[in-house]
Parts: sequence; C-alpha cells; structure tokens
Amino acid sequence: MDSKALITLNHIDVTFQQNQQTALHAVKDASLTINKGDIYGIIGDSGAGKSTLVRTINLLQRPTNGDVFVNQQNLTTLSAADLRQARKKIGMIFQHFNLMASRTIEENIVFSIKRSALSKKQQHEKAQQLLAYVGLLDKKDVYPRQLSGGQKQRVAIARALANNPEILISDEATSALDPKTTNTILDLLKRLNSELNLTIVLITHELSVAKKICNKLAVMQHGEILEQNETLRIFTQPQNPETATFITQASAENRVLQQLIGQQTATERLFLLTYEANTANQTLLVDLYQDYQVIPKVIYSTTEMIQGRLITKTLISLTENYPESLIPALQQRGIQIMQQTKEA
Ligand SMILES: Nc1ncnc2c1ncn2[C@@H]1O[C@H](COP(=O)(O)OP(=O)(O)OP(=O)(O)O)[C@@H](O)[C@H]1O
Repeated sequence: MDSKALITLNHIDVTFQQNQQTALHAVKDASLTINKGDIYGIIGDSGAGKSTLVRTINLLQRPTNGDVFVNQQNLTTLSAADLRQARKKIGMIFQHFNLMASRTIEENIVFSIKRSALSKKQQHEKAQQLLAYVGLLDKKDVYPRQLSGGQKQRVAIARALANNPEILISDEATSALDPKTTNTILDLLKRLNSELNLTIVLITHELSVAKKICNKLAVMQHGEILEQNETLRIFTQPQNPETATFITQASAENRVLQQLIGQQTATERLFLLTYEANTANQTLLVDLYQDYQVIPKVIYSTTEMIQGRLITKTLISLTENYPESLIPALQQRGIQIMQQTKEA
C-alpha cells in the first residue's frame, strides 16, 4: 500500500436491497487513495453515489464488498469499540449543519466531547478556543436559530474539530449557502488544511467549489469512479470522454454554449478548446492560420483560475473542410479539444 496514503478505499461496492427482487448498486468497484494533506473532492451528478462512497470512509455506510483503510488500519475488521475510537479521528459536516436546536452554540460543541478525558472546565475552554478559531466566540451563548447559515456552518466546523480529527468529511457543506458565504467557508476549510494539516474529503455538485479548493478530484457517474486526478488535469485534460462531457455540461457557462452551438450552420464545425493561458498559447489562433491556413472564428471565450492557474475555454468555428491533422496537432500542444454538435 502507498505509504503516503491516509485513506484507501479498495474495490468498494455498496448495494441497497430495495425489495426481494431488486437491489440498487449505488457504488460499483470504487477504489481511491487520499493522501495526508489532500483536499480531495468527489464530484458527479445527483445520485451518482458520492455520499454513499464517502460514508464508507467512517463506516457510516458499511460496504457490501471491499476494504476501507485509514492510517493503514482496515476499519471493516475492527471491533465496535475500536471503530468508535477510529471514528473520532474523522469529523463530518453537512449541508444542513445538524446542530442541536435546544442547546447553545457552546453546548453544541461541548456535547461532542462530553465523554472525553477532559474535565468539564477543560471541555468548555476547548469549545471556546474552537469558537474563537472560527470567529464566533461572541456567539457562544446564543442558540442555532439566532445564527445565519454561514455562522451555523462555522459552528458545525468547530464541533467537527473538537475531537482533534485528522480527516474532515464535508458533504455538500456549502450547498445551502450564498456565493459570498460559500467563499468564506471555503477559505476556512483551506485554513484548516494548511494550519492544522487536516485532510479534507469534500463532496460537491458545484464545480466552482472543486476548482477553488480541491487539489485532487474523483469524478463519479452511476456508482462508478470515472476518473481521478489532480484538479487541474481533470478540468484541462480529462482522460475519460464521459468526464469531459460531465464537466462541460455541469459548468456555469454551459447554457450559453448550448445556445451558441444551436446556432451552428450546416457548413461550420464548432470546437471547444480548453488550455492554460500561458505564453505558448497566446499565439494559438495565429499559429492555426500560419500552420494550416485556417482562420478560426472565435465565438466565445472565457478565462478562469483553477488551482492558481489561468485556464481559457474558447469556442471556435471552422469551415467543414478544415485539415484533419489540426486536431491531433492541437492535442499534442496539451490543448483539450471537443467537437460540439447540436443536441438532438
Ligand atoms: N440508505 C439508502 N437506501 C436505499 N437507497 C439509497 C440509500 N442511500 C442512497 N441510496 C441510493 O443510492 C444512490 C446513490 O445515492 P447518493 O446519495 O450516494 O448519491 P449522491 O451522488 O451523493 O447524490 P446527491 O448529490 O443527490 O446526494 C441513489 O440512487 C440513492 O437513491
């Protein structure tokens, strides 16, 4: 086993028996490795199996088949008492915060360490330190209903940290928040990762979240992991055509693209190019003219930051008689190129 690996999921299957005749295969033969210090994103459509797979990491969901290793320890073979100990090292936050409405913010945090070796006084000191860390010490005596969504998620994060976890699982933790609050929570998660060396496993259906903080991604579809790689690679050079289709369809600009593609005439061919906006690529369109005497029409172009790198997406139109060797030549330059056709 890889010695840097903190979490290894080995050939995980999860099947839900729906009735005597039918079973739903929610996760199919999924294997992945998460290293210490990763912010590892799991992306994919609704129902792809993301939550089910991630819930096997702390055995909230027992796999039907396969092994779960955390710190080289196979959790599936542990006794109930050892599993309880192992789970303490894995904190979790959720979309709907899951705070206890009848307890104050401080009591919510104390509750999760009430069986620890700490004295009552130490438990309260710890809760207050954690609230200070997430910037909410002044709210320690209020109840969850008196907080905004972003503040509730900060409390949930403080609570998840109370047992000094090595791993934090975030299941759509920003999905109920507005974009500005989402950014503050993502900044906080990044801080936990760099200051506390916390490994984060993050489920999201928002590609912008994955682009902003994940260093690695696994893409799931119909229970299977289609592809796993560094975030930049997934968005710029996906190896699996279904990954490429998923990230294009799930992207914010897809509607605009579909509209433009719908206006395509019979004699033109549209291609979506994705590439790093570096000096070599600044002359891309001029190079196409010089090398192939084609003049691509630029229909749409956008640039965004992924993992600190500027990535450009450009929709170009070529006349139908473009030279075929142009496509492999672009791919050789590290440019991802996808032909776009009108949806049936
Ligand atoms: N406890 C369960 N019993 C039966 N079926 C389940 C159970 N949990 C999940 N499923 C089914 O397994 C499949 C995968 O669900 P899962 O929640 O893992 O997907 P997801 O990718 O996290 O989706 P979403 O983003 O909508 O939460 C779905 O078809 C879901 O209905």
